[in-house]
Amino acid sequence: MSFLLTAAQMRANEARAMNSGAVKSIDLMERAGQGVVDAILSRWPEMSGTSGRALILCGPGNNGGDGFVVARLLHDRGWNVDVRLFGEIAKLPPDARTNCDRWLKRGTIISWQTQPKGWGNVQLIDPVDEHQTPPDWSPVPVADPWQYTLIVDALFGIGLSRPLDFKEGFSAHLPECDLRDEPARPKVVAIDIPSGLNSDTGHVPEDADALWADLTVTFNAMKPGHVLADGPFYCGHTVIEDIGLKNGENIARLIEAPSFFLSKTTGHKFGYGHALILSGNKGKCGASRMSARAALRVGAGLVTLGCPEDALAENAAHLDAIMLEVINDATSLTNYLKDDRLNAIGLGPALGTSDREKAIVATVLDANRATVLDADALTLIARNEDLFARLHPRCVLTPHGGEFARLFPDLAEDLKNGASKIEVTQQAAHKANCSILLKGADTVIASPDGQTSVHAAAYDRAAPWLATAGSGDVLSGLITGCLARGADPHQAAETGAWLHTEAALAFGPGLIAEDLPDQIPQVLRSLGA
Ligand SMILES: NC(=O)C1=CN([C@@H]2O[C@H](COP(=O)(O)OP(=O)(O)OC[C@H]3O[C@@H](n4cnc5c(N)ncnc54)[C@H](OP(=O)(O)O)[C@@H]3O)[C@@H](O)[C@H]2O)[C@@H](O)CC1
Ligand SMILES: Nc1ncnc2c1ncn2[C@@H]1O[C@H](COP(=O)(O)OP(=O)(O)O)[C@@H](O)[C@H]1O
Ligand SMILES: [K+]
Repeated sequence: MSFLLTAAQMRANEARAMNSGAVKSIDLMERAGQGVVDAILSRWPEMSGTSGRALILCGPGNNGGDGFVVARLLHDRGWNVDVRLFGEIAKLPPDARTNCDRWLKRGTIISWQTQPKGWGNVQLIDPVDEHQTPPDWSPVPVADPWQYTLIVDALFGIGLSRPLDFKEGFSAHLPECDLRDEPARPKVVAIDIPSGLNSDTGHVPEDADALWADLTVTFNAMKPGHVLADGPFYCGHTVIEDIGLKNGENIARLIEAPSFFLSKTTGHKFGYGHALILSGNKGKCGASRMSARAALRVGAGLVTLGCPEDALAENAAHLDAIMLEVINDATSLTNYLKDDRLNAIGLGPALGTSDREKAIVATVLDANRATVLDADALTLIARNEDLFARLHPRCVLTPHGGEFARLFPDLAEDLKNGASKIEVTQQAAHKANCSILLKGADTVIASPDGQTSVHAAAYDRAAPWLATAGSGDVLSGLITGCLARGADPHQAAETGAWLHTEAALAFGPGLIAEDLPDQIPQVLRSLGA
């Protein structure tokens, strides 16, 4: 199992190792630099056969120190290496200074500004429009990045303490980002995290600079910034190099497999639970049918779709294995829920937001069953404090960003202003007293007991075809199905999120929401379920 560590947690790990005398910090820096070189050569084996030309951009802290190690190791392999330092040698922290001195025995350092200020033939960089009057600062003269085989970003790592200022011209040292797919350009490698990207949030402020990379090499564990928000875009591909630090506290676990056992072994269908999915009115039942199908596919023993009488014929025309029950209002729902074998309820997709549905949501919450609330159910909860107050720890809320903003406007504002998606989801779970799954390519799940997980549909799990109408309805059904089977709310949300992406990856391009439930058998087979 993998965990995500904040910058503070990573520093605590380092401090613990130092205090125990297990390792010296200079050795950690050597391992970090060696790890970066190993990762580069493993990603591009052709670079190990021959030496090339490298530009190492070093910053004023220990990230820069790692950069000096990489410069030395590449030089020792016969590479032609240029090193540029943003900062002053005299102010480097001790280990970075030691490695700077070691480098200076082999080569020189080009300071950040080597030429008189002025425009000259300096390359203009975003967001400066070349047709505009030049601003009153002088851009940094840069060498043509295209002359290098490799560019290493060792400017700022987990010590980034403020947004990167465009006027320092950091990104002018890299080829333009929109030429990222051009095969002949230099490869760009970020040490620990691309400079400018916040390692705790994955956020780059709109008016700030950030470097991008083909490969990001981090140490011991991924940081939230590698998987949240803009992180995967800037990181390119992220690998972890073990530098021998023991992990202590973490902020979240990374979902890499289902946390709930999905095989069926022995037993009766009721042993796998009975899920009730509530449908909206005639003509608006497709969403709940997809949800119900997902619940059945993930292995709930029985699934019933509860719908108003006027929607019965439409639903009956589409359903076979899924049972139908007329549920016109809160009273009929109360009667139906007398059957306590109904152990999981899913509602919200195209449910409606009138008084009828409001009463239905209240009845569901008062029934105290394992419950997934999505879409219209979330809108109703956001509008009605009395519904919000009824939420309990057996509920899972599955908002997308807009629904989250309606439910938790203050937290959504914090998120917009750069707060960590992990922290705002944790706060939401605490406020609502139930599990929250905040959707996105970076899905965060937090529960009131403090459990927190991230599912990243990123890197080799990027699943952009999930951005299709109704895919969230299927997710709510997958979670409801897992709840019916006996998963706890956090496990069900984790497992649903993982299966959802896995089904999308198994189907591939052209995916529409209807395809997702029918992809689940293949995913279950691949798990040996
Ligand atoms: N276990 C570990 O932790 C290990 C860590 N290791 C490595 O150390 C890295 C962390 O090193 P670090 O703590 O020295 O911070 P780092 O990222 O170099 O930046 C700090 C410097 O940048 C400056 N600065 C910040 N923002 C700025 C801005 N916007 N614009 C301009 N300047 C800015 C800041 O200035 P200040 O805020 O003090 O004014 C300070 O001078 C880590 O990422 C990894 O690579 C490995 O060697 C082995 C194990
Ligand atoms: N680019 C993407 N990459 C990965 N997952 C995505 C992406 N876009 C959307 N999703 C996922 O698809 C689902 C969409 O849900 P939602 O917005 O509620 O859609 P709908 O209401 O149409 O069902 C969420 O689970 C979300 O995490
Ligand atoms: K960096």
